[in-house]
Amino acid sequence: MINVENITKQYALSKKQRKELQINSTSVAAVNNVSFICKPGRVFSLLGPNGAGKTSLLRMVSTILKPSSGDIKVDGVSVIDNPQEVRRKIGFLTGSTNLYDRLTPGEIVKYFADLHGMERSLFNERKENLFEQLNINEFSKKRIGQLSTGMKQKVSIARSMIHDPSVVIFDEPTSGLDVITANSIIELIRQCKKDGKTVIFSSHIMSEVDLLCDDLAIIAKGNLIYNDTMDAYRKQSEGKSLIEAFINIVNQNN
Ligand SMILES: Nc1ncnc2c1ncn2[C@@H]1O[C@H](COP(=O)(O)OP(=O)(O)OP(=O)(O)O)[C@@H](O)[C@H]1O
Repeated sequence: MINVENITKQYALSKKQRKELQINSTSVAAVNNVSFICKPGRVFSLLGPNGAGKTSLLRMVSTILKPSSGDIKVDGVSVIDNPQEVRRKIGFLTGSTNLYDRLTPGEIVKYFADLHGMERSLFNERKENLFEQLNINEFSKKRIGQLSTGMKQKVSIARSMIHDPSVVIFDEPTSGLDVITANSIIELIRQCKKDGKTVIFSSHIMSEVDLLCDDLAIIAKGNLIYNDTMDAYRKQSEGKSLIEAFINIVNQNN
């Protein structure tokens, strides 16, 4: 379960940034007083135009970024009071993989399992399942530096899921991937849902949202402008495509 409670994020702007953006203000508001709930066993999708604040929000849920105000509880644990405990509960995946080029996929997941203090037998079982599910075995002994973007993305997923987190956060997980690799990630998200995990993901790909998501929130310019179930969203689309409905909601709130 994720409870986002009145979250605001303001980035301080340097002199150089103010000059580049041609503004006098010393900070920019990326997220404004946003609240929503993501439930276990359901997939929650975060949508919004470029620069809406999606990545900032997901980074605050995953404790990489500190909120300016408000709080987020992950399975009841506050990201402000106990970020370390929150980190144990979550798996976070972004488009930029940032893996060490000189290690193999096997070595990388072992390294992260050790950071989480996983027992060897549990680690072996989990690794076997993930590597099979994501088809990593065929390149598990190659160094990361020799792998393609999609292969790296799969390793990155295995790394963020190795400790069996109850909450998984995907920031544009399929961006730039071929349909086969993207599909294996979609299957993994489905499996997470079946396993009763809380899943939140951001995407610009409406067909993916349509396939996966149970609940959705739309943010624009840092504000929450829509939050309901996918069924309610489809109903209110009144025969329009999901993309048209999205554009209408964003334009109405501009
Ligand atoms: N480190 C930073 N310093 C200053 N402003 C930032 C910083 N990071 C993000 N922003 C600003 O905060 C706002 C929200 O950015 P964010 O990356 O969260 O949006 P997004 O919805 O993820 O966008 P996209 O879909 O393009 O990835 C934007 O106006 C962006 O310029």
